[in-house]
Amino acid sequence: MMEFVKTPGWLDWHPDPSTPRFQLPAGAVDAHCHVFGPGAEFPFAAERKYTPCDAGKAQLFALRDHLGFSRNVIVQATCHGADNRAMIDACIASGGKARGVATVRRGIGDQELQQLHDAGVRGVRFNFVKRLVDFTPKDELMEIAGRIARFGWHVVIYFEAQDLPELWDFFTALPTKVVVDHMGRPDVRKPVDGEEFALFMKFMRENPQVWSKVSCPERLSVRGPRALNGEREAYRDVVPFARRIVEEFPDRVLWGTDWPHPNLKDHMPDDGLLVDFIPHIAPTAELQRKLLVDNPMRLYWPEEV
Ligand SMILES: O=C(O)c1cc(C(=O)O)oc(=O)c1
Repeated sequence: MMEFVKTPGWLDWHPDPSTPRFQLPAGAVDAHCHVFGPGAEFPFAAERKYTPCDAGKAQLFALRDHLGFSRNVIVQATCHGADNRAMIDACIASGGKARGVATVRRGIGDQELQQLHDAGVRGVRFNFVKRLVDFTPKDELMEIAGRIARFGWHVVIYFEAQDLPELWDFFTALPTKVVVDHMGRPDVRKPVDGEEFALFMKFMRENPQVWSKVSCPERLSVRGPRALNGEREAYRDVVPFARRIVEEFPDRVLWGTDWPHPNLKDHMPDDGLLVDFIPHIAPTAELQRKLLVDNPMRLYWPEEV
């Protein structure tokens, strides 16, 4: 059996999240979360940049029920490379309550893509965050995008705000819907009306196929306060950014917990308090329903809409 040693300083997921005060709408989807292993059953990939704690499907489903979500979208974590077995196992075990986003390599065949589809996969993830992955040539990614487009899947992209100018042409040439992870990681010390965030808003405005997850305030916040110890107005410096996206593009936003929160360095949020962040960025019942139910259902369970 493989024994894995966690990256030094690794923070494990919160053991005892509070019950959210914000009542999620019926049918809410946690549209960005991960499973890690467990490593003994689903070994972490040799090329990984970090070794996490175990965070398996049983714990994910328990959190889903505790917080009041109905469904999950499980996004392949980079610590598993292109070995999608842990994510697929969780999707299948969910009995239809989870769909997945995979990582695939250029050589994948249509039969394997079909198997992923049958297990619940509806997208692939392209990662451009240098601390998480080695570089994959863009022609390789474009080839994958062309292949998965035939299955009606979309591409999830993870990048940092300063890299958007260089990646813009590639992103806008993708033949599918494109879903941005964590708002393209804005630097929230900069003004919400500043050049950097304006470019992201322009990216969404000019490209109606682009969606954004308004997730990860715990990752983006500089000033906090942290979602801990009953704090229900957490991460105030992230609110103006997320709220602006939700209000301008209410039909193209998704929200997720990002559980089990890989690579956080200074604190591990209470997931119940993270849910209480939602009404600050989506202040009306209509915006909440679009963000948490209508949009993720259209993207991941279109046959039920
Ligand atoms: O910022 C991160 O460290 C991070 C990592 C991963 C992953 O390793 O897949 O996924 C995320 O959504 C965020």
